[in-house]
Amino acid sequence: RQSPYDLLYADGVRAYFARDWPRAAELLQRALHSYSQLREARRACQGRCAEEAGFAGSPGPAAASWETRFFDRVLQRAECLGECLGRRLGAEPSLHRASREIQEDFEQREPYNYLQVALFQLKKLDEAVSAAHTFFIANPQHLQMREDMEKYQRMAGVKPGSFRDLQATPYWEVYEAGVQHYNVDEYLQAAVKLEESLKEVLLALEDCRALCEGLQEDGTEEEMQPGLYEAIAAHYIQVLKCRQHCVLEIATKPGRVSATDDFIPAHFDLLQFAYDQVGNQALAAECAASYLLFYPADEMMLEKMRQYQAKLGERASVTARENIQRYVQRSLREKKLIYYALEHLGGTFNDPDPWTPDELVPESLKEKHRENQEKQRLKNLDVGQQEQRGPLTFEGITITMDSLQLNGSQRVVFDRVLTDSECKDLLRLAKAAGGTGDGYRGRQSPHTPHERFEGLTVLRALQLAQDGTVNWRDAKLLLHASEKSRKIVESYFTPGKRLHFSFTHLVCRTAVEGEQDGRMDLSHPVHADNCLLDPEGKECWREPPAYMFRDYSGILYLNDDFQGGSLFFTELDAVTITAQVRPKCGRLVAFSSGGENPHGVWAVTRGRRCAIALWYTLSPEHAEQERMEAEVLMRQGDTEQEQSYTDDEVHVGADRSGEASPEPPVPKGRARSTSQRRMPGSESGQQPQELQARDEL
Ligand SMILES: O=C(O)CCC(=O)C(=O)O
Ligand SMILES: [Fe+3]
Repeated sequence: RQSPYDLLYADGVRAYFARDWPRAAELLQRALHSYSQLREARRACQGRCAEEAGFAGSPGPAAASWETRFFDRVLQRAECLGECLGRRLGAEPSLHRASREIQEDFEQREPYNYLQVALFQLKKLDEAVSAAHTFFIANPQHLQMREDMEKYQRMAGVKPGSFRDLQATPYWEVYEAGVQHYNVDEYLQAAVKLEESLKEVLLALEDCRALCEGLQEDGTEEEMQPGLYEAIAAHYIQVLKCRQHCVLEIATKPGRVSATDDFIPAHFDLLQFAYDQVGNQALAAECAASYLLFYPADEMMLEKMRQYQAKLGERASVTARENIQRYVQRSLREKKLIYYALEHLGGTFNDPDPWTPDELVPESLKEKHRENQEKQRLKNLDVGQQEQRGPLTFEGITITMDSLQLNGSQRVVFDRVLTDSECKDLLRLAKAAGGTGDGYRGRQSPHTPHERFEGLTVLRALQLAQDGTVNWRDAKLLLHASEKSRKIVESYFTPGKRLHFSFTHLVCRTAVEGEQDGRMDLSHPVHADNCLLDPEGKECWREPPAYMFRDYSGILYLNDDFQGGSLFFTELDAVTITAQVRPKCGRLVAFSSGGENPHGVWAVTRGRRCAIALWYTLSPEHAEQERMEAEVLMRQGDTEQEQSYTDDEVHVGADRSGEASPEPPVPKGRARSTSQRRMPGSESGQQPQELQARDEL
């Protein structure tokens, strides 16, 4: 028989303040145990009663009204729950209803904080450390505990194995292991881990939802008691909202404030690519179809689906996973009910899912819905900015300077992103395109009369390649280099979240000869990339015409044989310089696009300065359309080229860094077409895909 956890906790804390350590430790441990028993019992009973009430229940006379039938079921279920819980807990379930504050304390792992002190006083070092660690995981900003943890780490007699998380959510470890494998192109291991994490995530989600039903928010101090139906409706909607919220709960790592966006769809995004890479097209297609349940209009995924259909043949019907279909349908049903209630009964709802289709939201709530989504996105971004950096995806790349060395926040300089020969090829591309005059004329710079300014987009580059004006491989290299940069920036700044292209161009600034004496202006005046800089007000306005949706900026430099032209960062006043970056081949500078990073470019006073300028967004609806067109062109072109290519185009595998190769290994980004044909012997040395497809059928 369990005592209620809130009473045990209260007694434990009392003993703690009385410095009665043995009693405090014992009571706190019992409180934690009771709490987890209660949750376990709720889960189990919820599950059992959902099943039972579904099958039992006499059908009743056919004439019984829906009301009778409905209440029959409801009462049965309530009875079942009460009985089940009572039996498991050995007490009236209502005894186990704790106040909101206490519940929150347990959710925040607060009892472990008291417990670790008590255990430490009792000289139970190993247990004290694991209690402290368990608390710290969920409260990384807790300064006192940070100090304590450091002390524990230095203490003789503390084993590394003592730093255990007693409330570990195992799927996070598995998920992160999966993403790590994915990032280093170990797709087989990635798929195994991600499947495992997906399974655990879905289970955890059901657990979380089961706990919603028992929940009755008290403390609505309304004078008027609502009527039966209002009360039922209000409670039901509350349960629905709680269930919907579970997705965020599951996707929030302990100790983090914000959830990983689109956690479940992200699994399919990753799995699709991983399966594709290991040659399992059937599973890749199934994952693509599952992803499309969330984003039915996602062009990239639709295109992949078409390719899979074509490869696998019409007969092989590709369908989404059944459990995910059910998941999405159930979620949509719940959302519909909630939105209906909002419209007619009022209230608020923060939809946790970015994928909720627009049609589902009633007209009158759309504006608010969009505002909420945007707010959520910005909040995530803010939180993301405080978080530590993710692991780097590519070997051979170095981090030359981080935010600290660059005297600001969300800034980084990478080197060796491109090889010298790649820079040469890209410069040749810029030059060749510059010669065409059409669409890419050396115009006067929009920023200064002393420079010419040329910009070439990826789509334009491929179009020029198609009609033979520029080298096909150089144009492809532009796509690859920008994708490689995207992956680097994503893994560094937004690990686990997808970063989309917003705009990319290859841009050269050339000093106009004879117009440089006494020049006072800049090549690019100080600005921020996603807001309007107001140096007087020391503010940055996130409003049109700024590209508000741009979240990260990157500039990949191609050369250094020019005078002037360094990039510099300033404070919001636009004059206090905080850091400078000298361009050179293969150097990528990246930073968040907001008011925290005003920047400009010194005048280019001799020669020509070329770079690939890149902007990224976290919001899929602002992803660049041109990019996808360019990728389609690239694939088409590849197919044509393949037929006419000769031996010298085939480079032998194993060269992952691309150092020695004239053509870099194809970056394996998610955006890349998955059906792109490979030449025998290229890259990873796999078989051509035609063969793989046949093997599978
Ligand atoms: O080329 C550079 O170094 C910076 C360019 C830039 O800030 C921009 O185009 O927004
Ligand atoms: Fe800029």
